[in-house]
Amino acid sequence: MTILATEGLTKRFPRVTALDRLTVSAGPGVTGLVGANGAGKSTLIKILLGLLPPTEGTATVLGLDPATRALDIRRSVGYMPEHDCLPPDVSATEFTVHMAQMSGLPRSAARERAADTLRHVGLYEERYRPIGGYSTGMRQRVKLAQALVHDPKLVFLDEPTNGLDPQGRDDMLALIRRIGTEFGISVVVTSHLLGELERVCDHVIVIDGGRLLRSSAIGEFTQATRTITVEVEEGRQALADRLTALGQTVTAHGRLLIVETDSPAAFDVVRDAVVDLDLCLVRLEQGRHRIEDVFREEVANV
Ligand SMILES: Nc1ncnc2c1ncn2[C@@H]1O[C@H](COP(=O)(O)OP(=O)(O)OP(=O)(O)O)[C@@H](O)[C@H]1O
Repeated sequence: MTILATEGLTKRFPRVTALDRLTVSAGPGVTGLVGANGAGKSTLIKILLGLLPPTEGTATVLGLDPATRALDIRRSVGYMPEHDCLPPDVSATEFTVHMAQMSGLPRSAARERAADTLRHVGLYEERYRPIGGYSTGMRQRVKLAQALVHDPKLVFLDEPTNGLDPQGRDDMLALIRRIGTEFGISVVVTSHLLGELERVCDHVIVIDGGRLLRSSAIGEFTQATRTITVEVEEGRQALADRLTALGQTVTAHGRLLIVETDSPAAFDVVRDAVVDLDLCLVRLEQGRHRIEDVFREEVANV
């Protein structure tokens, strides 16, 4: 099943081409839309919601054309915009109930759905206070709640971790993962931080300067490499020397040692060396490509 698809999608503003013949598709689950600031992520979402007309090309969302079926799309799709757009004088409850009613729910159902949704996103007693006094994390949660309150099939989350501290970021990422898994709602989430999407996405679309760089399942980005990553508490140099003496090719990467190998037997060699040197092992794992590395290589090749 295809959740969204574009074909030759182009958006030209007077001074800049925000999307340049973008052809891409995504299925159900959590899809990351990644690109530097100005890559065209928000423009793509706005076109998919029918808020902006494309200059050329076509798009479908849940099988519907945003150019002609924008209202039907918005009935089944939630949108968490990037920028702050919340009224300061009303409470999260009042705002979310209002948004639920705007989507067509009767008042009593809207109240019930709003209460459930605010609880799901982690807003409790504070939901009765005016939004103007909320922290950035709480505001992001309200924006998320209003995107979910009408029980959509798909949500677009534009930079949901923006402005959050590390804990807030982790909480938001965990919530996004739950939306995709427990709630069964497909998610398209944008970020300029590749590393954070690695943790929550099933599929990643990378765009740069409005063009498609890559669209792949997350597993293809993070394939196993022919390396083993080792971390010890102390004695990193001694371990590197020992492994080198044993014929391994070892490089240091901050606190980590990267051992190049094709053979699973190298795990045993590392383990035995750690035991011989009486070191405390923190980590011993198969090296994997990081999504950042793939992105860096592909941008360099453009
Ligand atoms: N309404 C507009 N008028 C003119 N140019 C625009 C408009 N909206 C976006 N742009 C330009 O289009 C390009 C893509 O912008 P867009 O907001 O889609 O990028 P983005 O990937 O979402 O980045 P960011 O995270 O910084 O918003 C940028 O160069 C931006 O300046």
